[in-house]
Amino acid sequence: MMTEPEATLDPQFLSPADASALFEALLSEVQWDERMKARKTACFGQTYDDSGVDYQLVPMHPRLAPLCEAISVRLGFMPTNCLLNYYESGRSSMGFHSDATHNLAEGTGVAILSVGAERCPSFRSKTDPELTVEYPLPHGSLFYMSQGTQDHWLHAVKKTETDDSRISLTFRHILTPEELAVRRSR
Ligand SMILES: O=C(O)CCC(=O)C(=O)O
Ligand SMILES: [Fe+2]
Repeated sequence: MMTEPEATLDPQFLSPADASALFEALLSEVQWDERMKARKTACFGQTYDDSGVDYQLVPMHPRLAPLCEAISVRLGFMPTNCLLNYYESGRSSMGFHSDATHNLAEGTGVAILSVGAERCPSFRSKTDPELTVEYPLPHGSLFYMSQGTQDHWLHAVKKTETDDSRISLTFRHILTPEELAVRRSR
């Protein structure tokens, strides 16, 4: 049993000034998808659809490509996808879930860059629901969770009392449809 998530945190991956510039740029330049009630989203790079039909590729946003480079240097994998979550205030949230892993390159996990208000994702053990761990994610921090963490833990971003907004940028190495077809045929 995992007694805590297999995760690392760099509290200052970006300087406060760079983190603020990124936050402002994303707010104004990204076209946010508002179909979800709990938060706004946007997706760049290799995308996928679980039905296996509607694969599409959206070019990386120019602000995100250099971040992918920096993450590949830091974490040893090159993200092919970035899913952004925009939490307008503490009333925006994400319920408990684990991230899909079937579409990730072997040995790679999920990296989360946080800008704006500090929020505290909660992890809850799948085998012992009493066991919870929280990670405060400050402005400019980079959090990384291994692929195996998804097997043992759920995570959520609970509501909290703040009017300040946060954007999380979640980076993954998602395989291409062709690579996934090869994996399925093995
Ligand atoms: O916003 C966060 O820190 C968590 C995002 C997340 O769990 C996800 O996009 O799957
Ligand atoms: Fe997640």
